Amino acid sequence: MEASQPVIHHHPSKLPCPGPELNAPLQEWDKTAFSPPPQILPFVAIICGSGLGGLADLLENSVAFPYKDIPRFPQSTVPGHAGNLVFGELQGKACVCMQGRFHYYEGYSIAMVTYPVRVSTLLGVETLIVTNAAGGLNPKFNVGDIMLIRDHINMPGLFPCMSDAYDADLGRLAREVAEEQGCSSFLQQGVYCNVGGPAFETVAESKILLSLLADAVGMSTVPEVIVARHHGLRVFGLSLITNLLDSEELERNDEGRKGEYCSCVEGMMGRIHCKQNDLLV
Ligand SMILES: O=P(O)(O)O[C@H]1O[C@H](CO)[C@@H](O)[C@H]1O
Ligand code: HPA
Repeated sequence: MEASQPVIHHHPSKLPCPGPELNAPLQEWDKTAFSPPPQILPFVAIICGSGLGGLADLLENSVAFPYKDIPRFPQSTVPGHAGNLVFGELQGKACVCMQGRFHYYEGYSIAMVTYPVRVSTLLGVETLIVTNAAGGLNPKFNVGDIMLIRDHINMPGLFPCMSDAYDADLGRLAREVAEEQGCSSFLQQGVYCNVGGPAFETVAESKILLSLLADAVGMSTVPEVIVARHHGLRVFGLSLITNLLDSEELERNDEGRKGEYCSCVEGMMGRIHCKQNDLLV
C-alpha cells in the first residue's frame, strides 16, 4: 500500500539560540578538517541507540569515519556504541548514521552530547531519526515492544517550544510501515522520559515517573531532539523496550526485536524524501 501524501509544514525555530555555551563547540567546527564523501549528501541522520548500531550495517555504499578521526567529536565510552559516523544509503536514500551516541552520564556536557546533531545540520540533514533502548513503565508494555515516541518529559527544560517535537506525519507513516511489516501487534506509542542515569530507576522512582504519565524511560534522546527542533529538523523517534520497571526483579532482553526494529527504520527511510526535492512523505 502506498503512503498517503500529507503536506509537511516545516517550522524552523524563530527563537534565539539557547546560549553561547551550547553553540560554542559548533563555532569551532572545522569543515576543512573533515570531508564527508561528496557522492553522499545525507538528508536524514539516524542516531543508533544502545545495542542498535547494527542499523548502520544495513547501509549500502557506506563510508565509516571513526569518531576519533573527526576533529572535536566526542568519543563513545559506553558498550554497544561503536563510535563511527557512517555515511551511506538506506532504501536508496542518502543518510548518515551515528553508530554510537553520547550520554550526559558519560561526563559530557549537553553541548557535547548534542554536538553531532548540530554538525548534521551543517551537512544538510533535514530529518532526525532517534532510536534508543528504554525501560518500560506502562503496565501494558512487554519486553521487545517498539514504542513510537509521541512526546517526552524533560524536567530541567530548555527552549525552544517543544509542544510539537515529534512529527505527527512521520508518526502516521511509522504506523503504516509497522502494519505492512507485521509489527503492529507490538508497536506501542508513548511518552519517553529522560533521566540522568547511569543507574536504573528504583521502584519508587518508577512509580513517580508512571504517575507523571511517562510510558518509557531512558538516559538519552531528549537533548538531541531539542537541538534538532531548534534547528528546524523534523524528528521521529523509536524506543526498543529492553526491560520493564514494574517489578522488583529486572528482566532485561537487549536482543528482543532488534531485527524488526531495524526493519521499521529501514521502511521509514524508504518513505522519507528529500525536502529540497519537494518530495515529502
Ligand atoms: O539511550 P540509549 O543510548 O539507547 O541507551 C540506553 O541504554 C543504556 C542503559 O543500558 C542507557 O544509556 C540508556 O539511555
Ligand atoms: N532506565 C533507564 N534507562 C534505560 C532503561 C531503564 O530501565 N533501560 C534501558 N535504558
